[in-house]
Order: sequence, then C-alpha cells, then structure tokens
Amino acid sequence: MPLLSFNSLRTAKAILPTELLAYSFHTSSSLYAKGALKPRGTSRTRLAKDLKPRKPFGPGKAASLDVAPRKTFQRDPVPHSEAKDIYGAIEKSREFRKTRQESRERREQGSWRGESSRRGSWDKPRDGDSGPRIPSSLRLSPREPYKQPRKPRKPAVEVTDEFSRSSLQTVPTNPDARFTSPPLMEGLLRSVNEILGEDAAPTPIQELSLKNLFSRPEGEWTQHLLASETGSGKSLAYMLPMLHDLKTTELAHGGNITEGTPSDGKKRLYNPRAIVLAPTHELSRQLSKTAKALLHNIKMRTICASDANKQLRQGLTNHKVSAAKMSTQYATMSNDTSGPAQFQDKTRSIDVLVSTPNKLLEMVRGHGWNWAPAKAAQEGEKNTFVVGEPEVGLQRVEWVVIDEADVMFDPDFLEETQALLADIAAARGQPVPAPVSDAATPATYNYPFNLVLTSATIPNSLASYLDNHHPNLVRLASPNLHKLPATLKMEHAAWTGGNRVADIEHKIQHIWWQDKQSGKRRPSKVLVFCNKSTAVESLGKDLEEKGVKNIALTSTAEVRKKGNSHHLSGFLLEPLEPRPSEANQNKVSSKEEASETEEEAPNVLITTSLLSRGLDFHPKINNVLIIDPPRNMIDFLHRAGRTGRAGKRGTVIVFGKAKGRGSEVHKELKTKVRALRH
Ligand SMILES: Nc1ncnc2c1ncn2[C@@H]1O[C@H](COP(=O)(O)OP(=O)(O)OP(=O)(O)O)[C@@H](O)[C@H]1O
Repeated sequence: MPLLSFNSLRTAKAILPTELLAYSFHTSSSLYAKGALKPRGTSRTRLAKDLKPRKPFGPGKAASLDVAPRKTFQRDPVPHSEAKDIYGAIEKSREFRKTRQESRERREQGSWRGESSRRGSWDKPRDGDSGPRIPSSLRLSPREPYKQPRKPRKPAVEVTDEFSRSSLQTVPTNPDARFTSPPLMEGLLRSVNEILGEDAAPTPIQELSLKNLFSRPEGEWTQHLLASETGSGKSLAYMLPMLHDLKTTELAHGGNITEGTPSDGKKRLYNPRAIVLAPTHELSRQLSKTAKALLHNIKMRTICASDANKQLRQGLTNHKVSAAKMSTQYATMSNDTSGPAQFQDKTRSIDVLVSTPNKLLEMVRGHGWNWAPAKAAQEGEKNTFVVGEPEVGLQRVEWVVIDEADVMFDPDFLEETQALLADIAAARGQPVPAPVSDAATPATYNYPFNLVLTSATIPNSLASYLDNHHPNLVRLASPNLHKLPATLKMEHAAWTGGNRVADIEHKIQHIWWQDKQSGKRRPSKVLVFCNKSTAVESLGKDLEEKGVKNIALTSTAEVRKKGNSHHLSGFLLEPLEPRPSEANQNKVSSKEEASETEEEAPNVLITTSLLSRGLDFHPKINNVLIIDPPRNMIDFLHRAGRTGRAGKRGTVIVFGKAKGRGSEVHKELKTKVRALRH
C-alpha cells in the first residue's frame, strides 16, 4: 500500500524524511505496474508522473518532483449582459407572436387588414377602416411560394438535326383496321391474305396509303411520300394502290392497253406501265418477288431488270451485249408469273419493271450511252464505238416508285434518278426543265405520272430538296418515324481491349449458347455490319479460321456477279414463305432443318451498309452486330432495322470502347441511340 497518495505529495515532502518518501513512491509505482493497485488521482497528475524522469533511487537521494501548481478552476464569467439581450430577444419574439396572433384573430373577425388584404386592396382601406396605414415604400409584395430551383435540363441529343419531320401527315392507329375489298380488288386481297395471313391488319403507313392513295382524283397525277420506320410494310403500302390502279385502268380499257410507240418511231422490247427504282440489285430482286406474289391473282406481269452486278462502269472496255443475249439474261431472272418468261417474244408486255437507276438508264438510252463521248474523244475519227439499242420504252409509264428515296436523291444517285424522271416525262410528251444546280428559283417538277417516294429516314437534305422541287408532294408518315422499332432490344458490348475478333466470336458463340439453353434446335442466324469492305473480308477470314462459317459480302464480291440472290438464301425472307408466329419464330421446320444441316449453311453474314437498305431479312435473324461505329444515325437506323421487323423481336448489339481513348464515340452513340427509343 502506498503510504501517501500522489496528490498529497507536496504536503508529504514537507513533513516526511526524504528516504521514506522515496521508498513509499517506489513501492506504489511497482504495485501499479503489477496491476494490484488502481491508479488514483486525476489524469493530469498521472500524466505528470509518466513524463517526469525518475530520480535515481537510493539512500540519501531524495526524490524531488516538480509538480506544476494546480490551477484552481475558474468558470468563465456568465455573460449576463448578453444573456439579458438573448432573453430580451425571446421576449420580443413572444411579443411578436402575440401581436401576430391578435392580428390573425382580427382578420378572422373581418377587421380592416384582413378584409382589405383579402380583396387585394392594401393601398385603399375601406371607409371606416381604422388600422394604421403602411407607407407604400415599406410594403412587401405578396410572397411567392418557394420553388426549388430547377436543374438546367440537359439539351436533348441532337439526332434530330439529321432528320426532318417538316409537314408530315400522320394518322392515329386503328386497331380494328383490316385489309378489305373495297378498296382493294378481290384478287389483291386474296394475295395479301396469302402473304400475311387472314388476320393481318394494316400497319399505320398502310392505313395512310389505303386512305390517301386509293382515292386519286380522276385524270390527275399525284405525288406522295410514304415515310415510316424500318420493317413497317412500306413495300405493300405503295404496291397495293399502284397495282390496284394499274389493273383498274387495264379493265377500263377492255383488258388491253396498247404498247404505244416512242417518239423516234422505233418499237421497244419492254414498255412497262410502272417502274420501281431501288438502290441495290438485291433489293430490286426482292421487291420484284413481292410484286410477283401480289400479282399472280390479278394476272399482271413483273420483271426485274437488275441483272448481274457486272463491273460495267469500271473502264472503257468494248463491252457489247446484243439485245437477244440480254433478253435471255433477263428471261432467266424474270418474275413473270403467268408461265416461263419468253422475252424474245416481243409481243408480250410487262406491267411492272423493277430496277436500279443505272441499269434502267442503260436499257432506256442504250447500252454504253454514258461511255460514248469518252470513247469518241479517245478514238478520234476512227471511233467505232456503237451505243446499244434502247430496250425500254417509257411512253406508257403511269406510276414511278422511288424506294429508299433518301439514297436515291443523295449526290451518289441524284443525277441518274433525275435523268430517268426527266426521260419518262419527255417520253410521255411533257418534258420537265433540266435541273440547274445554282438556279435562283428552283424548278418545280410536275410529272405526267404518279410519283411515290418511300423512305424510313427523311434527312434534312431530302426534306429541303422536296420543298424546293416538289411543293405539291403529299407527305405521309407513321407516328414512329425515326424511332427504333419497339420490339428491338439494344445491347452495348465493350471491347475487352485485346483481340477484337475473339470478342466478336465470343459474342456469336454466346448467342448460340443462349439458343441452345432456350431449346432451339438450330443456332440462329447472325448479321454483322462493318464500315469497310476490307474489314468485312478480314473478319470473314478470321472467323472462318476459328470455325465460324460465314458469308462475307462486299459490293465487289464474286457471288454478286451471278445475277441472283442465292447467296443470301436462308437470310432473306421470301414473300410467300409462311411467316413464323411470335411463339415459334425461332423454330425451324423439319424440312428446313434437314436441308440446311445437309448444306451446313453458314449462320453468319458479314457485310457493309450495302445490305442495310430495304432488305427484308428473315425473322430468324434475331441478332444484328454493329462492329464499327455507324457513320451517322440514319445509317444506324437502317442497320438496326434489319431485325425486329414487322413486330418480331430482335436484338442489336453495338460494340464500342467502354473506357479510355476513343470511348467518347461510343458514349455519344449510346446517348443518341437512347433518343431513338420509344
Ligand atoms: N400489315 C402487315 N402485317 C404484318 N406483316 C406485314 C404487314 N405488312 C408488311 N408486313 C411484312 O413486314 C415485313 C417488312 O415489310 P417491308 O419490307 O415492306 O418493310 P419496309 O417498311 O419497307 O422496311 P425497310 O424500311 O427496311 O425497307 C415484310 O416481311 C412484310 O411481309
């Protein structure tokens, strides 16, 4: 036990011999260390003990500890004066509350202030009001309720600067609308039911066309634009009124409309009554097949004049094809439904001609028409180049459809499209002014035939072209124009940073693994879009090496030169192929399964935007992979629109960098894609 507590050390020092004091101190310290004693005293004194160097211990050496004199605790003086002020303030506030209460009571009793304030007449108290007047300088305007300051809104993503919706007419959709006869003629209705099924209902753009294009004023030519999202049935929207009108006119002429003679007096091989122009051979063939499927009940004829994708315009080769040879060529790919086509038989006429503008111009003006001047300049006086005989007469043309109008009026195609339209107008005896690019007032075109333009996207350039040159054009648009189809699912896939081919292969394998998990008996078809032909070719090769069979299709691919679309079979939907229902859209018929297994048909198609326009891909293409960032949102809409067509489901997977340099492009794309959703 310590003899003295540390607190009383100063007192003890005064009365005890030094040795005893030192001993007692030492004893108590060691006992503390052993934990036998609990430390006593304040923390301050304990701290002093720990910090002070211990004095050498031994007889004769007294511990002299300097302990700082303890300060007596002094409470801070109470700020009475301030406290008074505070109390005063409280008092004041009580008084204030009291006054306020009184004034409220007065107001409730209808005294001066309440009455007048309720009437909003603070300045002019009523007669008899006895309350004090408040000088106007002190009056406060009635307090505005507090509003949380609004966060400045993020500006909407400017995808709209690429598109135009100016003066487009839409129609509210009618769920009860059906294809009926009338307005459709019996035969056409039967064909529609064969293609789409008995219960098919018109899509919004078809509703618009049924309403507007069937009721054409007698003897007047009309101009229409049909604009609606991808896969919304624009082909039927223009074909039905066009074919109906052609057949009605034919019947009105006793079933025989003369071929007519062109102004130069020379007969032509083909004298179509309707022309459908499309930007690619593949689309031309598909549209021609659709027309064929619609026409076979009403016995009219159609032909696709889009022959092999020959490299005709690559050089000034002396490439001469006789008319007879060309006829044979066309015969092989004719869609004439009333028996095998015999185009050598010049008495037979056609009703609908589907073509690319280049090919048609060649047939209208003669093969090699565009080479002739250059060839003449090259050969001088010895010029032996002979332009081919024109084969298509335009004097009977009553309808012209320009599919994918935004492409056909863009600088790549504009010249040829305009030249064709002008040729048709001239052949029908009403020439239109030649286009002048820098004319002060743009020429307006009123053609002597019905003109229909269709597109899933209306870029501003097309809108202003139409404003300038086609002021009378009626613009019909579906409510979801410039939106992604609602059935389309968007996914963003990040490059892992290493081998991109491995990432793509992994994604494709994952899709097929999911197919297996969901019970599909065959892997689904996948469509891959790249920006450049070189990328298509190298990806095709790399995937092939990894065991993924594919078709890599570029504009110059050999298979395209065959003049048919067999290389796309299995990927494109044939017009009369039974449409799979939503429930079984991924199932395959046993026949299809057997045949495709035998062939081991590739399930991946790699291409550029070449195949992004208009082609009706099979609903079993559930996945579209967009490998390179699309050049603009118009391009994106068309690529994405190859799946999720006609209300079927589809997924678009966009690859991009998730972080680091270059990731902004993908982020921007993501934001823009979000703006295209419903
Ligand atoms: N009313 C309808 N009901 C169900 N399916 C339809 C209907 N009309 C058309 N279809 C089908 O929808 C698919 C897409 O049609 P189409 O190719 O005409 O679309 P589109 O609007 O021209 O597309 P894109 O803009 O891509 O060219 C076709 O398979 C067609 O048979």
